[in-house]
Amino acid sequence: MPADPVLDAAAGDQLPSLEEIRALPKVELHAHLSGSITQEKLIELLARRGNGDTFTPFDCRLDLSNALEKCFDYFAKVATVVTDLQALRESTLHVLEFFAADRCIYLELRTSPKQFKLNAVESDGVEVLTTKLQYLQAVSDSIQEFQSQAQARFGFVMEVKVLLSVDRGRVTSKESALQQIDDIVAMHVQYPNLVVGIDVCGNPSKPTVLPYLIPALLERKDAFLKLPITFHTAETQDDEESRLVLSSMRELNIRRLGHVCFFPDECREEVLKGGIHADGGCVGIEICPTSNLVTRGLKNGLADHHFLDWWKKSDHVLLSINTDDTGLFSCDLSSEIHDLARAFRLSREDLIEIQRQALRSSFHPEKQRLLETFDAMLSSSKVDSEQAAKRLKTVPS
Ligand SMILES: CNc1ncnc2c1ncn2[C@@H]1O[C@H](COP(=O)(O)O)[C@@H](O)[C@H]1O
Repeated sequence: MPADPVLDAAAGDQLPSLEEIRALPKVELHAHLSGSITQEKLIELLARRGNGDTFTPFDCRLDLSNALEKCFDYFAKVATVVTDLQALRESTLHVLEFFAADRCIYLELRTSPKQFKLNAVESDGVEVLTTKLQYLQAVSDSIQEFQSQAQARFGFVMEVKVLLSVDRGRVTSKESALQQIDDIVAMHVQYPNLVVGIDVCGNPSKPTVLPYLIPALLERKDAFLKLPITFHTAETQDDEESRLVLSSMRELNIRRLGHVCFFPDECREEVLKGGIHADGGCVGIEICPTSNLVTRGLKNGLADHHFLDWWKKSDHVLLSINTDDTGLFSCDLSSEIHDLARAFRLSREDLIEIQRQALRSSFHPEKQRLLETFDAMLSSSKVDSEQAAKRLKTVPS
């Protein structure tokens, strides 16, 4: 393999530089809409509202104490800012532009559909709310607006699909879990080309998965044949829950697992062994480096991340590197990939392989076409890198 002059010049060894990673086409499979709004954007939205409410920017990597609590306080704060469909449209557009500017070619954006209060009150005194379908319509409008300008602004059109999230933190009974699931299934019927899967997320300290969520999902299992699931798993230690998620994967068409920070060894070995799904499909593992570092409280940094438990361990697993919440974690897709590459000495080829694995584990219905787009953009990024290297060589020292 010929040496890569840009890479060598940047790092002095085979470690790709942040700039080189920025130039690569990339894939994001695990990004929550609200958590991906940058802190600057939140401050801007609040300032425009002008009611004196503000927000002090912070870097949650600097203090790992009570991390999960801080994360969920942050989401609660965002919910006080994105309180209507217009703010939702604007913040969605902002998130899409943020990822496209980082050369993300495919974004699988996840969000739990919400209802916003309208000022109107019905005659019986009941508050009028927007519908969850209007929420999805607003997200869809923003995607269309973004894509209509993307070629001119970014030189390519980032593809975007949506996963609708079931929030375990809002589940209080099996019925309330069924309500969330049924709403999502109904929205998928309305937007079959946009909604490509279901995400199960929310505060992992809420013990709702065993008693309510899995039983509710099982009751609706036929719906997931067309709507695969990705499940936040073992973000905190709960071996019983991990085992239940694992044993439900086939029946519920759970194709990907998020985080898996505290996944028990025997569960991991079962996934690595393969045979989870009847069709022989692989299991996607969504790694979110900074998020995992913060919520696991890895004081020694990413070197202690569980990435190596999965990387190159099995042909039955497809890895992806993701951001989770770029706003909350003050990161972007390239910085996440770069941090992980530095921690584990990953080469450019490794990173390209991971992007391909991410595409293969995505819920996009036309993976082959996306892989071809990826390859085409990869060759042009190589040309760009070589041209940059030539320019570097001609710069007088
Ligand atoms: C830190 N790791 C995480 N673990 C679990 N759930 C998370 C999460 N990060 C985000 N969310 C989920 O995504 C919601 C925000 O986006 P949306 O309002 O849906 O767009 C959060 O309220 C939480 O339910």
